Amino acid sequence: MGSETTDNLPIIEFSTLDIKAGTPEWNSVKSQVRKAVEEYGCFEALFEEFPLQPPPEAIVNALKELFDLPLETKMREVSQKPLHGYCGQWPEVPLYESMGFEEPISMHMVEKVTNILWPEGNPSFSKTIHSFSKKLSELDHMIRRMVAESMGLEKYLEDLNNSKSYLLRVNKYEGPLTSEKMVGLMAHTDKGLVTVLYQFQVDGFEVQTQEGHWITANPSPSSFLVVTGEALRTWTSGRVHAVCHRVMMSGNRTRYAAGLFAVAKTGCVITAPEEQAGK
Ligand SMILES: O=C(O)CCC(=O)C(=O)O
Ligand SMILES: [Fe+2]
Repeated sequence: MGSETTDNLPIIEFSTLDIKAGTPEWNSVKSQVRKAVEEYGCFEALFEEFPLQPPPEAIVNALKELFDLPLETKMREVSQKPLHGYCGQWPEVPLYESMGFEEPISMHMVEKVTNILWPEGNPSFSKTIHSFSKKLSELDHMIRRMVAESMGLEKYLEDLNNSKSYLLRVNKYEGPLTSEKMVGLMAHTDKGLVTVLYQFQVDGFEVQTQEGHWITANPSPSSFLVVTGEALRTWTSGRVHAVCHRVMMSGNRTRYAAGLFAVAKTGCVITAPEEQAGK
């Protein structure tokens, strides 16, 4: 395990979530994205016109409302599928709790979970989760397209888009009440294509460089963290780095974060299209 350094994550400036493909801005951002995903497998996407609507305060309030529910209520949403539904109360990571929402771009799918947690309904919660997920998916879409174009794989992009589904995970980490760092979430790589993450103010997300050093991300409130996963490494024949990352916590502040995971649809296996095509 490597030591700490003063290395920083690449920061890529985006004007909006609506950069038009083929414009000079698109091409400039695209080449920075390519470099960042090859070298780090992670970067901070900083927005001039911050696209979060509802605003972060409204989202974090919705997350507090969710995690403040009694444990037995949250446990109604435990899933057989790994990392779906409610996760928490794990002895190895006692600070961690999370809730997953499958296909959160569909209001109907979000409402299914909301109605289990609040049988009397909670339309404003569903609306917040749904519109937040839609924003995150716009960035995911743009990143995947930029990666495909910059690696000459655009003719395979539609197939890839048809093979993916989304999972939103919202996470809560208690402050450990120590000045020493404690593991919030153990080191891992994401198994999917791309993860777009937003952290609500409290730092703790760390990524490991290819040299083995750990870097702490401290994104601005107008930034998302973009993480590339193993399925994208496979799809690009190893050109994209699947970065090892973890959450480390200290102090007494509770950390909230939310990530949209673009993963392989059930029954779909993501392989390298170029290799299949016999290149
Ligand atoms: O909560 C975070 O900041 C990161 C979570 C994460 O890496 C994951 O759920 O895969
Ligand atoms: Fe992760």
